[in-house]
Amino acid sequence: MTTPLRLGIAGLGTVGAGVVKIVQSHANLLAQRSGRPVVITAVSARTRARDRGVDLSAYAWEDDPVALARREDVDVLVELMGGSDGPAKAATEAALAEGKDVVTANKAMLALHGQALAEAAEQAGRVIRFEAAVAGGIPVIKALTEGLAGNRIERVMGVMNGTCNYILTRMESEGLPYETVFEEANALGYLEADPTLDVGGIDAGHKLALLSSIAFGTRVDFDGVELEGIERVSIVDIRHAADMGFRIKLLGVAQMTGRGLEQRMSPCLVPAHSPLGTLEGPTNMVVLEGDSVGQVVLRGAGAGEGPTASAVMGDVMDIARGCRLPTFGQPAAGLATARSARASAAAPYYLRMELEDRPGALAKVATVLGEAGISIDRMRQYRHKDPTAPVLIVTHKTTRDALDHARAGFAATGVVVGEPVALRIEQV
Ligand SMILES: NC(=O)c1ccc[n+]([C@@H]2O[C@H](COP(=O)([O-])OP(=O)(O)OC[C@H]3O[C@@H](n4cnc5c(N)ncnc54)[C@H](O)[C@@H]3O)[C@@H](O)[C@H]2O)c1
Ligand SMILES: N[C@@H](CCO)C(=O)O
Ligand code: NA
Repeated sequence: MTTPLRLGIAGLGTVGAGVVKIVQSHANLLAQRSGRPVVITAVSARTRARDRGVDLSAYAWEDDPVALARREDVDVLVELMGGSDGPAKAATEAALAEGKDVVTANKAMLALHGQALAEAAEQAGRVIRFEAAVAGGIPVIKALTEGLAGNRIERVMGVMNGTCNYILTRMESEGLPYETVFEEANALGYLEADPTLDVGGIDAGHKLALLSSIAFGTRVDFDGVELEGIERVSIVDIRHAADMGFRIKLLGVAQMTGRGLEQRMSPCLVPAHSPLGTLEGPTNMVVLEGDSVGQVVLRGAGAGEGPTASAVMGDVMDIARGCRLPTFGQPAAGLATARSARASAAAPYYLRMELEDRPGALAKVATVLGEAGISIDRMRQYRHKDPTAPVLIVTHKTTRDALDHARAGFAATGVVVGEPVALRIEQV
């Protein structure tokens, strides 16, 4: 009989329990495909006496995940506790130091400590795999590191936080304000323990930073991600955007330009009938663009027990089969330090403003745009009862500098009431 691959699972929550279920229910299939049995030898979690819907009686128990990582009968630490530091990082470091491979779903840990951990893995001759950390069950890390390895990657885009996409699409379908849908998502258990990780765009920003590293051969640079969450997206803009043929998504975009690595995660408009525009509920979508392949669109479940455990097991199977890829797709020492740049590519913008309803008001706005070099593509003013008139403008492509110039100009017109909303329109 060939040597089994022995897993130690640290963390038995949603994902950990899902992994145990797959190992138990698909034992034959895993052994056939990898040519060796894949078994669990030991587990660890905060509370031992909890019914997780799985039988753990055959496995050794460790209260301390670091002790689990060091066990002689563990070949691979499967880290599913979460948290950027603390026990997750300590157990990962211990496993590598003891010559064990690591599979993790922990985007926060890798976004902040990915380079150091990748270097530690290489020094130890071990691997760290993290398919579950980015867009859950969608095999996007595999697509980038393996399938597209022969391409220069030109752009990576994606909706990678299911909770935010659920909130935005439900606001639109039910016509509900942000606060109401946020409470609904909370009641459904969708939100992370710290909800700002989701709605503040941080979780999605972590994922984008990890993809950028692989795509552009740079050290993970989460600090370089320009972040804006969905807290300020209003039902008014969702409705008006829909009226103009767009939908609002929390969209990540990363590209390498002559100025440096541009990474941003922010609410953007996308055409309603584009692949990203049709994405409903908690589903994720990642768009990869390579110089030879063109555009590749991946869509699927970005979270949940089954999909996330599926991604973890894909990594485990790589290790069982002897496939040993470097953490970020190339030797860690060769990853360049990213020179981060403010996203500068020109794009059309959606502008919404309230105008004083008097002669010449619209002309003043048009003049400001003209003086900033911004050309109007479409414009709409709605029938209104209030003393101010709601005006929507879709511009032709323009730069952020020109837009900043125009914003300052609007304030000086004396006819624009309050701060106009400006959202980038991403062409997909
Ligand atoms: N739930 C998802 O859909 C999903 C999707 C993608 C990635 N992830 C990532 O997977 C990881 C796990 O997520 P989850 O949803 O399963 O979390 P969870 O809260 O359901 O489970 C966490 C588990 O880790 C254990 N744990 C936490 N701290 C511990 C400690 N100090 N010592 C021992 N055990 C400890 C807990 O007891 C629990 O069993 C996180 O990194 C998360 O970001 C989750
Ligand atoms: N909170 C994340 C979980 C998966 O990483 C989401 O909503 O997508
Ligand atoms: Na994935």
